[in-house]
Amino acid sequence: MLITGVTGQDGGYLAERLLADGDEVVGTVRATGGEPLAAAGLPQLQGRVTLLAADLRDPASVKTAVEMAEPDEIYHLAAPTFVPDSWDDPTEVVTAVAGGTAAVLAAAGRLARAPRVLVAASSEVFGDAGVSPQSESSPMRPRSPYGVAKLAAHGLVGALRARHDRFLVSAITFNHESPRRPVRFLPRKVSAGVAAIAAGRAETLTLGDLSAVRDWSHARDIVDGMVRALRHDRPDDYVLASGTGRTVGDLVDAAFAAAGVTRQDEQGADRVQVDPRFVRPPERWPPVGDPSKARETLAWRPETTFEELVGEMVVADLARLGANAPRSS
Ligand SMILES: C[C@H]1O[C@H](OP(=O)(O)OP(=O)(O)OC[C@H]2O[C@@H](n3cnc4c(=O)[nH]c(N)nc43)[C@H](O)[C@@H]2O)[C@@H](O)[C@@H](O)C1=O
Repeated sequence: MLITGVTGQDGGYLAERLLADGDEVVGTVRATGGEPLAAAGLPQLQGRVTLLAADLRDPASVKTAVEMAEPDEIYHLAAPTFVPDSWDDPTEVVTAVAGGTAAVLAAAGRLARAPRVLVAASSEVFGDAGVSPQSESSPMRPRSPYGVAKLAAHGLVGALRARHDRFLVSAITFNHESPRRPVRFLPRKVSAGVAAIAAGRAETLTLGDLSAVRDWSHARDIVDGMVRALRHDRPDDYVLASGTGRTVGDLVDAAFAAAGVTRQDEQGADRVQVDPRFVRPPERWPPVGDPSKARETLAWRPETTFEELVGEMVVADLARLGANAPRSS
């Protein structure tokens, strides 16, 4: 099995899952020098995953990696993933996401035995969908360069599948998190920030729009949906989401509850502050997924609740700070 982006959040969980199933795992990283798995906080995968270098912006390197791995399955997860960055450098994100997906699909199609390929799309493809929750058949009108690039990747899967009758799957994944998520993304920023407050290392947490809505799942559950989709008897596209929308404020409150501290300080002031620098334009159609198809066709459902996810993240961040979790969590 080949995982592009094996050192990312999803790549790590997927590698662990496939290894536990007894599969051989090859993973791509941008450069194989140093210890990429240890540097990514995945020392447990060292020596168990074969690493190959591939740069999404260099189709020849992608082709070489695919040829060397000769996999039965490819999970194409590698991508730049922080949405605001895509406004600063649209060329980079379109080249890496759309061009990189085209390179993976083309290289896979040239192998003597064409592997099954899953491409990670994103709820960002929906944008101004005009409907919420969104399913596989909802209109896709992305509002960010990242969403446009992911829509191209999603479209490539559908076009090549129809034309060449190949086993290609697009996983339209909604937000998914874990203690391994980098701190730039909201849930980890919140869990790390609230843990720092609970440990007495910080007084406040500064965020953007507290009313923004997202559909959050655990990354482990999302990669389970990917495996089910790629091992099903027919190739198709699937929304992978919890189906429940929650606000940023809900997530913040869940994190404070998990840390066993109140959101108000002793003077009654809110420990959460808003900085316009982190506020994005509001969404008319909140990105909330309708996972009915994955539920019915793949018998997939997230195992981890929202409260369990936030609790796991807060406990992990408290441990990183050498602080204890409250007894109830
Ligand atoms: C499905 C999709 O999911 C992710 O993209 P994202 O939704 O942009 O993720 P995020 O965690 O950066 O923002 C979540 C929400 O939280 C709001 N928010 C408020 N205050 C802060 C704040 O202070 N920081 C951040 N980062 N967000 C904030 C922010 O405005 C947004 O409404 C990626 O995996 C992406 O690759 C992907 O495909």
